Amino acid sequence: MDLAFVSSPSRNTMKVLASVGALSQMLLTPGCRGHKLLLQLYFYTRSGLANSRRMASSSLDQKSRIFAVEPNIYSPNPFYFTCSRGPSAPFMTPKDWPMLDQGGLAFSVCIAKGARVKTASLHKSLGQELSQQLPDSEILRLISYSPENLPGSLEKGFFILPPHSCPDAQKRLCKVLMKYPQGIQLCSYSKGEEHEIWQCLWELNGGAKETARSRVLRVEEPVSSPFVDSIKGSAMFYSLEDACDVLEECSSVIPEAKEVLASVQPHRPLDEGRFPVIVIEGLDATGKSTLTESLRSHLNAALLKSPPDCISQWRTIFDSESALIKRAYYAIGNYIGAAEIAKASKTSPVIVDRFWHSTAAYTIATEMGGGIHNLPDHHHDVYQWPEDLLRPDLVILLTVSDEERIHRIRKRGLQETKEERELEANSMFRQRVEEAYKRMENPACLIIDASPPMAVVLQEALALIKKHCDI
Ligand SMILES: Nc1ncnc2c1ncn2[C@@H]1O[C@H](COP(=O)(O)OP(=O)(O)OP(=O)(O)O)[C@@H](O)[C@H]1O
Ligand SMILES: Nc1ccn([C@H]2C[C@H](O)[C@@H](COP(=O)(O)O)O2)c(=O)n1
Repeated sequence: MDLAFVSSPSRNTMKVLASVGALSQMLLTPGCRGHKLLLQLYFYTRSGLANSRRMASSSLDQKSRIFAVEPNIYSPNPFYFTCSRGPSAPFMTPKDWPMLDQGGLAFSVCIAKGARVKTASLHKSLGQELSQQLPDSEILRLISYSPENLPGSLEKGFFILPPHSCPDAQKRLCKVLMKYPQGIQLCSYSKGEEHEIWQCLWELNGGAKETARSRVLRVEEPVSSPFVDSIKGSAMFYSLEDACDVLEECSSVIPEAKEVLASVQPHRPLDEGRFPVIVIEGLDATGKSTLTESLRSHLNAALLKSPPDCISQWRTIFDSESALIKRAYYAIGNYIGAAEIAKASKTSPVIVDRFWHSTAAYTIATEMGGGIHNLPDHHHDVYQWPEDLLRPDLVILLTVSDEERIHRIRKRGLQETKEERELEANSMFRQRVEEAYKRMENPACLIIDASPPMAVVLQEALALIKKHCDI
């Protein structure tokens, strides 16, 4: 399927063009009104169509891309679409696309693939700016890709749904995007008279100019989710080298990255030591610190955490970076922690507060939207332990009800992190994190219901340790 453009516009086409084009004219010529605007629109539409033909053989002369939008209030599953004029193609109607059912416009913003760290940082800052400039709009994650070359062609971006009460959304959006002259593709989506959906491509060179348009087609959900491919290429690291590459790439702009890299041990311990290594995992305020401290004193064990103390001073810096850099920091933290664990396990059992499973579960839950049915299937690669990372003997996952966990967060009274606030506000995110933990393999998590009093939770943990570890 090739991207196609309208060559001889029907009356309806002209109307759609006019309604969308009007916005651009208003942008380009502030103060323009009435007949003058109509005349301008007419000439503009003609030249826009000529441009469309030119565009068809230039920047858009590529195999048709598929757009995927993360699950949202209108759609519990990601939805997929493309653009074409194939004669038998099933065009999308606002019924298929409920966000346009009431009219109005939607927008996609795609960031062209470039250097990994730069592109991820651009994605992050653009996302933040869009949220600031369009506070009432729904800003969803979008990826676009060519089905023939999914990982290689994958580009990230946003799908923006302004409220009907925000007629200047496009103007505000363009104002943000004009600051990024290259590598950003803006498309708008509107309903046509026959209930078809039109995609209009905009050029943002000094002003907003519509350059091409095509009908939107429905695409079936692919067997392998591009969102999962996107995780593997952008925020999950299954080897130390992979994560170090990212911090090396960003070390010229984030000097702390050099400090983190300097803490990495050249020799990677995998199964050194004699005493068992027990990891305690769970959502915030499920009682990990409380239990790890009790286990430490009961087992006369060493207590370690990931990220380890030697790099935790830079944690807030990396937390504020793109997902790529943030998760590279946590991934490396696990490897630096592993060296400490291996050393400590030569002399005593080791209890670890969070390890690889946290890194993986939070990343998967953050990158995949919607309900737990959108998570990668059980036994998927993403749930496997990295081969070059020290493997614990036992991983215990603490679970408590949402109400109890939130009660504990409030009772604890410490300052809540952004993520804790999100976890508190977003029950679906909490469920995705917990379910991702439960799907981890080799080693899998053994679950303890941590709702009962602390002494009961401790006894259960000790019983599991006795059963599974040589203590
Ligand atoms: N079994 C329990 N019953 C009741 N309260 C508990 C229990 N375990 C821990 N708490 C209380 O819940 C709060 C959170 O516990 P804790 O700090 O151990 O959780 P955490 O999982 O380490 O949190 P975070 O990951 O955010 O650091 C604390 O105030 C703690 O005293
Ligand atoms: N090994 C680790 C430890 C922590 N994280 C991330 C996961 C969450 O984003 C956050 C939770 O940590 P807390 O606030 O409870 O200290 O840190 C990780 O990715 N890997």
